[in-house]
Amino acid sequence: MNISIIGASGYSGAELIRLLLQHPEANITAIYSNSQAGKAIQDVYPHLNHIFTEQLETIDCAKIQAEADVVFIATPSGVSSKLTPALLNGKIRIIDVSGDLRLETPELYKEWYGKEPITQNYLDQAVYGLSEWSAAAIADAKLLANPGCYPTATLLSLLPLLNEGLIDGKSIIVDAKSGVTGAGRGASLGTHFCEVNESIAAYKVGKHQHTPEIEQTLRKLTGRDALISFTPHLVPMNRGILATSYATLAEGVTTEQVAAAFSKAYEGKPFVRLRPGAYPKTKEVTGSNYCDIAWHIDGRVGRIVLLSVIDNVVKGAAGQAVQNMNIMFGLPETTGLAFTPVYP
Ligand SMILES: NC(=O)C1=CN([C@@H]2O[C@H](COP(=O)(O)OP(=O)(O)OC[C@H]3O[C@@H](n4cnc5c(N)ncnc54)[C@H](OP(=O)(O)O)[C@@H]3O)[C@@H](O)[C@H]2O)C=CC1
Ligand SMILES: CC(=O)N[C@@H](CCC(=O)OP(=O)(O)O)C(=O)O
Repeated sequence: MNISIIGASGYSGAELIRLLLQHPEANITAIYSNSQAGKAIQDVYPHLNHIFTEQLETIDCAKIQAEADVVFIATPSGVSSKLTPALLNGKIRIIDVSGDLRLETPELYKEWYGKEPITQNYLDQAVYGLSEWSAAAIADAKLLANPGCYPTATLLSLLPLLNEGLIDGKSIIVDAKSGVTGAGRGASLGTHFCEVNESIAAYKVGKHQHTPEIEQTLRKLTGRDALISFTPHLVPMNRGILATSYATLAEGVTTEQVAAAFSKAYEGKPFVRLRPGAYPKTKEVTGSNYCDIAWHIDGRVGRIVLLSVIDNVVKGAAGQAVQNMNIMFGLPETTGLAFTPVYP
C-alpha cells in the first residue's frame, strides 16, 4: 500500500511513521506538513535519524490522489474539512485522525468545535472507526473518521454494559486523565513545563468536544439513550489516558452478567485486555495498541466503576488508525501492531 501522511510533523503523524515503518504491507511514499515543509523529517524528529529521512512537503491534494492508496490526515481540527473534498475521488481511502468527520451534523460540530464544519454529505459518507465495534462498516469505508482519544478509552469500557442494558445510560459520569501529548506538539501556555509539571487540573468541564462524540456513539451502537457528564484532566506525563467511568447498574445485575457482557463484546478482539478487579496503569499500555479494562461493582451505592487505559497516541490515534487501515484492506487487525508495551 502506498501511503501519504498529512500532518507528519505532529505527534500523531510521527507515531504513524513509527508504526507504518514496521508494517509489512505499508510503503510511506510522501509526508506533508504546514510550517515545516521543506525540512527533512529527521531534522524535526531526530529519533528518526538513520531510520527514515524523507523530506516534508507542502500539501498537494492532486499528487496525493495520484500516488496514494491511503492518506492519513493528522492535522488540527478545521483542516481535514477543507482537504477532504479535494481528496475524496477515485481509489484513495482517507483516514482522518482529527475530529472533523466524527460528529453526525455540521451544527453539532460548529457548536462543540467552534469552527466551520464540512457539509452534511461528507459526514454521511464518513464511517466512525471504533475498530472493535464497527469492523464491517470500516472494511467498506472510503472515508474514515478515527475516534478521539478520550472517546476510545471511554466507549470501549461503557459499550458492552450499555449494549446489554446493564447500566442506565443517563447516569454516566466520566472522569478522564490525559498525558500532555494529547494536546499536540505545538507550544502553548497550557502545556508549558512549569504549568503542567507537579500539577493536575481539570479543563473544559461540560464543554469538551468529545462529549457529543461519546454520547452519539453510545446511542448509535446500542440503540439506547445516553447522557454523560465528562470531565477531562491534564496530568504531568507524556502519554496515556485513564478514563474512570461511573454508572448506575440496572436492578438486580450480577457480577456474572457484567463479566459475560465484556467477554461477549471482546472475545477474539486482540487489543482489548479484560482485567476485572484490577487497577490498570497507563504505563502498562505505553507504546502499544492495547486498551486495558477493569471493573469494580460498588454494590453499596448500586454503581459500577470502570477503569480503562490506553496510550493516547497509539490506540487513541495512530495505532487505531493503522488497525482501521488493516480492516479496510482485509489484513489481520494486528498486522504491524503486535507491540509489547514499553515497561516501566
Ligand atoms: N495527540 C493525540 O493524542 C491525539 C490527537 N488527535 C487528533 O489528531 C490531530 C493531530 O494531533 P497531534 O498530532 O497531536 O497534533 P500536532 O499539533 O502535534 O500536529 C499537527 C500537525 O498538523 C499540521 N498542521 C497544523 N496546522 C495545519 C494547517 N493549517 N494545514 C495543514 N497542516 C497543519 C502541523 O504541521 P506543522 O508542524 O508544519 O505546523 C503538524 O504536522 C488533531 O486533530 C488531534 O485532535 C486525536 C487523538 C489523539
Ligand atoms: C490533553 C489534551 O489537550 N487533549 C486534547 C485531545 C485532542 C483530541 O483528540 O481532540 P480532537 O481530535 O477531537 O480535536 C483535548 O482535550 O482537546
